[in-house]
Amino acid sequence: MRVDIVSIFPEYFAPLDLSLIGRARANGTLRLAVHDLRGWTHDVHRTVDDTPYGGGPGMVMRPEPWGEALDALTPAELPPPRLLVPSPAGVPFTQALAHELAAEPHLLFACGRYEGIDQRVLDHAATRMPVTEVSLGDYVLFGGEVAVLVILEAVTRLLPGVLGNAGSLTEESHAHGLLEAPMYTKPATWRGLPVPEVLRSGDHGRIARWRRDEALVRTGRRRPDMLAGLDPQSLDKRDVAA
Ligand SMILES: CC(C)N1CCN(Cc2ccc(Cn3ccc4ccc(-c5n[nH]c(N)c5C#N)cc43)cc2)CC1
Repeated sequence: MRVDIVSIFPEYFAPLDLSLIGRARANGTLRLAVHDLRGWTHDVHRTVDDTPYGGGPGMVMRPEPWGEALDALTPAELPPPRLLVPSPAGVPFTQALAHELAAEPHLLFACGRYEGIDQRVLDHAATRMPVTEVSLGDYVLFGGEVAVLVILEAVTRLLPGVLGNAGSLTEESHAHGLLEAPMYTKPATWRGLPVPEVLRSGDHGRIARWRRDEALVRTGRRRPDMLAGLDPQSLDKRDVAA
């Protein structure tokens, strides 16, 4: 997968040299490039923002640098990328969308700042590539960089070979519609607190049932909305009794 990121704070993406994303870049699974939007400005102050038409607080990112940046990163001889634009007004970023994006050969992220990017940038881009405005949630950040880090981590871990133990992917909560059960490791007792006996029983049937029950209880308490969306077919009669 090829990923291009455009931002006025390219240094925000230094963490992408670390850990599993860093390894994915080193082995070629992920080909990532970060670009400074100011590289497409032509004035001495390298201006990227201006006052909003119609008034209102803050500043808006000018269309010209963005237009030149997106042109430079979408050469006509290559298939167009999918453009992702983090925004408070975006569609929710979900595990389902992460899976969708993990199947894309080329992602292009536009990181806005100030009050956002001139709408014409997105409208013009949509004439030549798929554009998705995406939001991490109902809170307001300073810009899109943090969202890109989150999205990239969620997508990269779905790429083949990135997660050593593929089981981690199939077992994780949002894959089965429930929150994951509590996890434990050694020692068997820590500060007087024991690991639940069932997890040390070696009885894999009991363990699976215990984890399922714990996941249902935890989901019901913390995310009843997820239970509402659960496919009834995925519940067996014992779940209903639980
Ligand atoms: C009603 C009320 C909820 N409204 C809210 C937004 N207000 C305007 C306004 C204010 C600040 C920013 C800062 N900013 C610039 C680019 C940018 C990209 C992503 C995000 C972002 N914030 N939260 C997320 N989940 C995001 C994502 N993904 C924020 C960004 C952008 C936009 C207007 C009021």
